[in-house]
Amino acid sequence: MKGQYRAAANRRKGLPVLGRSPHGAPPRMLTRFGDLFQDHPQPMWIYDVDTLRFLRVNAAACRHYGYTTDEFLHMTIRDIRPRDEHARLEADLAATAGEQKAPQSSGVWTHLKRDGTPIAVRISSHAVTYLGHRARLVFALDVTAQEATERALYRSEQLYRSLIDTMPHQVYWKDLDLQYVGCNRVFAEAAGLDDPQEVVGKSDENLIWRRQAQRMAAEDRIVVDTGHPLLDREDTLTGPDGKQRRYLVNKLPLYGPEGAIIGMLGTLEDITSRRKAEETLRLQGRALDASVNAIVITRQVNRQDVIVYANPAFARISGYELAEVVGQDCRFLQADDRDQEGLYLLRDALQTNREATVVLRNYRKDGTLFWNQLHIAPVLDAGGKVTHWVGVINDITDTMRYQQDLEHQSTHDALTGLPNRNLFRDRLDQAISYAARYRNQLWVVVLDLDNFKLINDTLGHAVGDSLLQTVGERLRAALRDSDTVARLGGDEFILLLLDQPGGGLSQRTVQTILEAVSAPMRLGAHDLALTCSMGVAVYPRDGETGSSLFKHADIALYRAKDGGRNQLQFYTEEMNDRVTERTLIEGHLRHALVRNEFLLYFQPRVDCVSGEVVGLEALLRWQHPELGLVSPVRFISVAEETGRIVEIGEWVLKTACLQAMAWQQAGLAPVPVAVNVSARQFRHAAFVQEVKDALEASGLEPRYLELELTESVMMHNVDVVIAAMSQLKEMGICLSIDDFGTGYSSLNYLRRFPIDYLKIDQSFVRDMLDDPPGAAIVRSIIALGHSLAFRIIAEGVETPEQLAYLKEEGCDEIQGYLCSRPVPEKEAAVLLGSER
Ligand SMILES: Nc1nc2c(ncn2[C@@H]2O[C@H](COP(=O)(O)O[C@H]3[C@@H](O)[C@H](n4cnc5c(=O)[nH]c(N)nc54)O[C@@H]3COP(=O)(O)O)[C@@H](O)[C@H]2O)c(=O)[nH]1
Repeated sequence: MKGQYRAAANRRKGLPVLGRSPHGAPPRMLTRFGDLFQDHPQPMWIYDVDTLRFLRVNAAACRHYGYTTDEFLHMTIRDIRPRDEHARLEADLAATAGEQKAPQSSGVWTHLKRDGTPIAVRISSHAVTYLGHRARLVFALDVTAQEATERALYRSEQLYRSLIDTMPHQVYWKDLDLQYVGCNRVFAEAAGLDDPQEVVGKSDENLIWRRQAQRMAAEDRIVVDTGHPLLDREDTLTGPDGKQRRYLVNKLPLYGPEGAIIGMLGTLEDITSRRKAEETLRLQGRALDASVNAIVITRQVNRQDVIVYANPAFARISGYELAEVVGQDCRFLQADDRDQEGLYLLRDALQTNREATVVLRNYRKDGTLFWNQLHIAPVLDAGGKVTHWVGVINDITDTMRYQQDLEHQSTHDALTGLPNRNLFRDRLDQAISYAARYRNQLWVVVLDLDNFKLINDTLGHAVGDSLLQTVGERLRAALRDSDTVARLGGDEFILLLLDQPGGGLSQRTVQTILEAVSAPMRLGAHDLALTCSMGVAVYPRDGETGSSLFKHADIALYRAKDGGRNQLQFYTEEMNDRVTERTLIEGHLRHALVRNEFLLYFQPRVDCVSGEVVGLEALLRWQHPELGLVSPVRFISVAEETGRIVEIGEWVLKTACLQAMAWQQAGLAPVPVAVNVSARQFRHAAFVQEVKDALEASGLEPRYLELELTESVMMHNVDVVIAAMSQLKEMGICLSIDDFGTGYSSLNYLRRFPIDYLKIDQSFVRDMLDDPPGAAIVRSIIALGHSLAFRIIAEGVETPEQLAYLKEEGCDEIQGYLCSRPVPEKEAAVLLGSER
């Protein structure tokens, strides 16, 4: 009854009652249950809730776990669990203890088989009373395989999710209604969503690019309707920041297991940065292409900097095409010209990874030189290591040429190409340093062409220039390379001669120089023969500095010229005295006029036939309180050089006119007075006016004034000279050419000038009786002068023999000591008085 009651109670509680009947024999129902239990394919057991010992196990449990029934019955339910599950078991037991609950599942547990193999088991149990024990009937469903599948599935899903999420591009997929089914994290972020799940069920109209939704949907529709993918299309869409961004869009149809299209998969790759970078690269590439400078990029390969890129300007500048130079070391640009300072600097910069700018001599493909102002800069990788070098080639050939031209111009004479004064001084200073160290001598020779000015004035500047060029070339060819020939200006050259063989300036060297100058030369239609004067100063005897050698050679040159030209003069101490005197004269001359120190002497001119005085030449004298009566020979040239001759000449003109007038007023024979006019004075713009003023001031009739001009007066600005002469002639003044024969005027040329007299220079008269060629010259001048209707006056006639010869040759007048020396005004008056 008690058992029936308990069974009934258990049934009411929903708990099965297991075990024997109170009488010990299993009821029929229990036997049936026992069979069911024993034969059930699923492992089952009953354990004692208090002791946790197995009270009964079925065959499936024994099979599955590998234990025998007997072994089970000696074990507790702890023994089939790994240690790390024990705590969970205790907790679960504590939670279910005391309660006779309905059947319940307690989840999946890890059990161990007899051989230690773990299995996943889903446990469900009922509280039962078994053979008087508080017990639980346990159903153990092995879910190991299912768990593994689920785990694998889970892992695969996770993997797929993380794959999609780690993709840098936006990925999304839609159903056939074009509603989003899913997306990756990048897409969610772009759409402004916190979680990819939020996209599910949305359409483009619900997302931030809603304005472009229609267009996008239209595209999507085509893909799902036609099944044609849309690949690699670029589009501009609104980005997560609301700004327009550039995307590479791909849309593909999604197929279900049955092969039907179930939606579409889209990817959006944000290519904004890439396109910008490409644009930047394109611009930079264009800049490289358009650059006027050549740009070369090199990379180090086997310790050589080989070219990996060169822009079009490189081909233009160097003549090499890109294909010819790629893979080559830039070194080929220097050809064999390796000893360059720029290359050393370049090497240093390359070794120390520095930027540098150097100037190199490079050679084009055709071998011509170009100057390369090269700037190099290293290119570093992310780790700061130099991977490449960029070289910017600036062709500065024109600039260098210009600089060289400027340098050449500043150191060379433009006409002859010879070194100029500056360069000569440099070389002289260097030569002096060298000579001082090795106790050598050196020679400075200043060379001046005789009568060059006349040639220049008569034959024109073009001929004069050619002459100077020819002389320059000849001098350069005549001397050794170690010597220097320079042009100082005008017709003045200067030579620096080093280490003369034999220790002195040899006759041979002098001869070579003289021949270089005097060898006949044909310039255009003109055959010319030149001579030159030379002044020499020797280091260290005549000076230890460039300046002193210069100065002393110059002094020697003046002496050579004074001595009758075509000479070479070595500098001597005495010459310096002359310079000192010149300086002295120049100083005193400044005050001579205001101190009234000038006076005029007069020398008569006598008619060869009648012997009468037919004129007087006014000759300037300077009565200096300390120097005494100074000859014009000492001061006229100084006055001409300093320009003081203009005011002095004006004084002579006025004084001579006043004197002539005074003599006439005194009743003396009225004869013309001749006044010497220097070239500088005649060229003075106011000269004709000064003559008028002198005549007016004195009241002298113009026919009593004669002007003596030297040949050089007439050789400069011929037309201006003729005009001035014509004015003077119109006034009634007589004109004569003084010192005729010493200059370079041809008789043919003289025809153009309104001249009355030719005065044969006294040097011809002096020598004519001893020198047949001199006599021939005098004869020719007289004959030709007459043929041009000039009257001929012979100067410096000192002897009756000279007079006789001149008379015989038909000379018209003479002047000279034979008749009278130049005399002061009072004595001249006596001469005129005797004429009366
Ligand atoms: N521009 C000016 N030049 C002038 C002026 N006064 C003179 N001069 C020039 O100075 C040079 C020297 O002149 P000077 O010392 O007066 O010599 C003159 C005569 O004294 C000299 N002479 C005359 N006869 C003889 C002679 O028989 N033998 C000889 N040995 N000398 C003689 O000749 C000079 C005259 O030369 P020129 O003028 O060529 O007729 C001289 O060149 C003067 O021209 C002046 O005011 N202005």
